[in-house]
Amino acid sequence: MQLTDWLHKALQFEKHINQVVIGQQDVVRLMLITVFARGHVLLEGNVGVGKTTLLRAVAHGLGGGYQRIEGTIDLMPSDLIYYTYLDKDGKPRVDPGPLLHHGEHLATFFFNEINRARPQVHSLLLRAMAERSIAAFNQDYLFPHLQVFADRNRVEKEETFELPAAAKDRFMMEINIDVPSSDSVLDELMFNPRFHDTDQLISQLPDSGMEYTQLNGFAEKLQQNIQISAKLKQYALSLWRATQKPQDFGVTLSDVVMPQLMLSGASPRGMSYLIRAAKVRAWLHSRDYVLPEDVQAVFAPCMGHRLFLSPLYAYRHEQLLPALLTGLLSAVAAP
Ligand SMILES: Nc1ncnc2c1ncn2[C@@H]1O[C@H](COP(=O)(O)OP(=O)(O)OP(=O)(O)O)[C@@H](O)[C@H]1O
Repeated sequence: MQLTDWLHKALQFEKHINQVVIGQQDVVRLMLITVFARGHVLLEGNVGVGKTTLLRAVAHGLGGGYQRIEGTIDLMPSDLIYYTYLDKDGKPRVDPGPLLHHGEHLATFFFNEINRARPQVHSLLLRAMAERSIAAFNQDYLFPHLQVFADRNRVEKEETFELPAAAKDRFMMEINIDVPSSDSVLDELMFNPRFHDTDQLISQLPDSGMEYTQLNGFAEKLQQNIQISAKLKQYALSLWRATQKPQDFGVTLSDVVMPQLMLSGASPRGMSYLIRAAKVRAWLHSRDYVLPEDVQAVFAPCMGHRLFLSPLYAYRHEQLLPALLTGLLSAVAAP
């Protein structure tokens, strides 16, 4: 009963977001999956493709606190926790920074251009993501409803710091956002003034009827109630093994000595995220059991950022990875 009620709300929520962020249906569906699987998201895309609009729309629909921070080379971990200033009487003041501002009501945290921030900042964020808490001012702050969205700029690579593998692994998905290709969508974005003012666009969103404080509880019910058959478990296990040794499953890529390709395959955390996401997809398709198509639909966004190629092939990463992901899905037989 509860699953059906929430499904109706979730699909309405998705429909409303698609009216505000246009031509990005696949991206919106993946975002919806991460909201209900309670996973953090890495966004990859060019500037001005609607990332902020999308996140503000999601945050508006879910309620709770929303914060956005820009990654810069001189950003320090303390900048996320507090800021200092002189008040109107000239007295020094310390106020909570973006992470602490909403306290435990922080629901959506957008870290723009995360790869411009230094490793010290990455490690603070890593703790906030993994434990949904941080230590500051001699106490622990909890963020039970926190979902982190971090953006990596695809255009400029200078003055950037690659996220460490452990930080990447804590993101459930990496979602690519491209400029829409349809002429009618491009026409709307260019000539319809409705899409030129984000504040006004977001304010038009109707109430979703979803409460961010109830998401954790519902997400756990969802995970318990969607079934996964023994054959499907075997399929997921084979996919996992194939990420470690694709050559054992007959995957071949041109100009690659397959046994030398992988530095490391997917982690257990990554595979558990894959299954959580597949279950949410099954639920969104009104099923209470997972099909291979659910696993396949979320495989690339859940796996792409956690497969590491050996140094020999790392420089061809952008060309080889999509081919590897497709190769893995076609090499491992689905039940
Ligand atoms: N698919 C889209 N649907 C609706 N509006 C869009 C879309 N793509 C871009 N826009 C509009 O373009 C403008 C820029 O969008 P937005 O600020 O969300 O982009 P961004 O990807 O966050 O950019 P940046 O990386 O520079 O912060 C906004 O006015 C937004 O409404």
